[in-house]
Amino acid sequence: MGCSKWRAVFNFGHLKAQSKLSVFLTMIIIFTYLFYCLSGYCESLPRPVYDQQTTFINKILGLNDELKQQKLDPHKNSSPGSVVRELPGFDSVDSLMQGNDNELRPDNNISIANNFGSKTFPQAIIIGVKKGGTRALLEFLRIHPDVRAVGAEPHFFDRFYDNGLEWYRNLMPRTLESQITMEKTPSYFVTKEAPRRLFALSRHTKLIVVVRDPVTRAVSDYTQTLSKQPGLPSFQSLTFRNSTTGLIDTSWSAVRIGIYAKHLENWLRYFPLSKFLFVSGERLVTDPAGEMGRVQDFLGLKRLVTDKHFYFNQTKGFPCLKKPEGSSRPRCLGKSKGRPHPQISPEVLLRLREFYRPFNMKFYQMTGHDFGWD
Ligand SMILES: Nc1ncnc2c1ncn2[C@@H]1O[C@H](COP(=O)(O)OS(=O)(=O)O)[C@@H](OP(=O)(O)O)[C@H]1O
Repeated sequence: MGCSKWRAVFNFGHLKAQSKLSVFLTMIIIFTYLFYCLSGYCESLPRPVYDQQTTFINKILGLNDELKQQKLDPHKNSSPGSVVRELPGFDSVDSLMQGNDNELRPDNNISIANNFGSKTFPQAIIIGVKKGGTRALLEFLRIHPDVRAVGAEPHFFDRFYDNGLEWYRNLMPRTLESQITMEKTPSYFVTKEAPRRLFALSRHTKLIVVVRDPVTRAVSDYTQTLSKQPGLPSFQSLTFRNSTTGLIDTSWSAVRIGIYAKHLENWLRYFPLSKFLFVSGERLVTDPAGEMGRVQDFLGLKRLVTDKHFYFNQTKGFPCLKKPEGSSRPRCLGKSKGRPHPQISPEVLLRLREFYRPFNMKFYQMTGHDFGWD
């Protein structure tokens, strides 16, 4: 009975041989596809590209530091890779932030579906410095159609090196031949092993360092820590090892990170100066288009990010992005960027400025660029 039913379904006797063949082939294709999907491979098939660049979708500014900490802290059995898996769209971490209307956040109703291209190791990395303006630079770069970048900080060359190169490559977005892959992890600049590890992977990687007056950078760093630990001792007490002698505590990371010449020396043992671009964190705020021009030249990109992309937001006190393509509103960085700094005694700041002066001079000499911090 069952057999005769099937015979009826597959009874092609009335069809010509040619038609039979095409029906047969069609069925083979359908069965193969069904088998493929049931085996779980459908997800890896190329999907339509709703937004070829996906840069707009990926715009995440000011990743919530606490959330980042929580997601990326290896001691909590997490990793950047797990962020990718846990959240719909790697870059949408910021969508969990509380924020004002102008915060840059992804449009969650559009899915990221760029499965074309391949995942490659970054050709350019923003290696530092913490609180220099690295997030702003990355997000401004992501407007460029030939740039694709990881939203969160991978921390591969400092925290997750043991996860292996394939783990790192897998974090990268897919890129087409014409596009470059980028990531930013500001702690690489001050990580002793980072240059050696990166050099072992590729000596051709372009390195971008966003630098900012080390004194304001230290205050910014302190402000960030204070926002997470309200009971933190004062800036003054952390700055000095001995307040009577005025000896600066260089073991405090907020101070140590600002000794740029020392960290750069470590990098120059592996990479020539020509591989570096030093971006002024100050100019990134006062003249974002100008600084972006230099960055695009360095990366060999057409100068497509220009002054028409920026406007100065008076409330935020920083440049923000005018309506990016496909978006209905302007976008500023999140609340964790551009926090008001606490008042620090002018004497403390002066002492710190004196401390940094020789290191700054050395840094200007090494880079051939006077950043005007003194
Ligand atoms: N356009 C724009 N909008 C907001 N903020 C801007 C912008 N450009 C540069 N900056 C400065 O970036 C500082 C934060 O630096 P980072 O992004 O490198 O910080 S982090 O290391 O990733 O935490 C941040 O430091 P604070 O002002 O101390 O919060 C800003 O001064």
